[in-house]
Amino acid sequence: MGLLKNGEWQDTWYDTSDGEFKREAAQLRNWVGAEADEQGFPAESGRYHLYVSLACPWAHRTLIFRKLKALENHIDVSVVSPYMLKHGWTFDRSEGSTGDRLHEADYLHQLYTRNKADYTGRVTVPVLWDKVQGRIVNNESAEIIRMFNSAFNHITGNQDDYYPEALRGDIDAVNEDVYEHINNGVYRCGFATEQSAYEDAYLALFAALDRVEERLSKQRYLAGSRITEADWRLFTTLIRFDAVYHGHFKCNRQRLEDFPALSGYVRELYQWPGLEETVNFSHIKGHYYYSHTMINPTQIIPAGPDIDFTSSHDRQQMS
Ligand SMILES: N[C@@H](CCC(=O)N[C@@H](CS)C(=O)NCC(=O)O)C(=O)O
Repeated sequence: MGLLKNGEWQDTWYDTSDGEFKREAAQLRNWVGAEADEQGFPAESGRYHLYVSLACPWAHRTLIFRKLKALENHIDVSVVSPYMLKHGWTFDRSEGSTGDRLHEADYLHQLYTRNKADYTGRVTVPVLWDKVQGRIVNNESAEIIRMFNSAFNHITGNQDDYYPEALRGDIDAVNEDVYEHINNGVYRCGFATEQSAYEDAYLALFAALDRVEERLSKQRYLAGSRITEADWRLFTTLIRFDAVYHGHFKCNRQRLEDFPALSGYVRELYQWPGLEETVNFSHIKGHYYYSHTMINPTQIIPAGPDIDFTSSHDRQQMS
């Protein structure tokens, strides 16, 4: 685990000197198909390459949108190794990993310096790479999924809209709560180095889970009767919850399986056509338990839990 300083790789853990984990904002924020960027990053089949980790909940969002929006034949993917140690994300061809299918790089940080030789910052997945210009388009998952939602529609013919105009106010409000207290909230629990920082994050996390549980006990999806990006953004944290966050990150007031609405909801989304192919528990558990040696110095990867996400749920009855 580390970061780049003026293009040099440094093996250092997050700075949690005040006890709290603070996520660095993604720096590379260009937009495929935006009017001002039409010259720079036009939507074209085969032009862009997506770098992901199957373990990472942020990268998982982009893989889900690639699937939902029928982009698999238009945007290729490289999958990093699940184990993120002194070189950060690396490439190999072990089970489920692909190696760097574009550049044959050994380390993800080499792509960041290929993009900008003196880059300073964290080296994160996902990354959307432009093969024509040989540079990174964007490394912020929230923006990559918005591009995937609409920028390639004329190429794929897929018009499904997960950020519909009429629901944007509601989606944005839910996203903010879910991002702050759940998606990032589990990390704020797990990476805290002071008891009080952990407890604050833990209380905020479970208060937010109670809010989404309540909402989903009355309506089928977060923004009503229609599935939207807000649901997929929540899903990638929920699917990891009992396997990783409950134990490894100490998010243990209760399991996700103990929430009546959320446990059905996570199953409905898992059973969405094609979705299961984007979920890899061996990378998910392997990554967290083996990489975070200051939380789990033995690097033992737990065998359980044994949860059947293909079992039936009763969400069909909801409006
Ligand atoms: N804001 C980014 C966050 C991505 C992120 O933090 N990814 C993690 C993996 S789950 C990562 O690559 N961490 C490496 C690091 O922080 O050094 C996004 O949503 O795309």
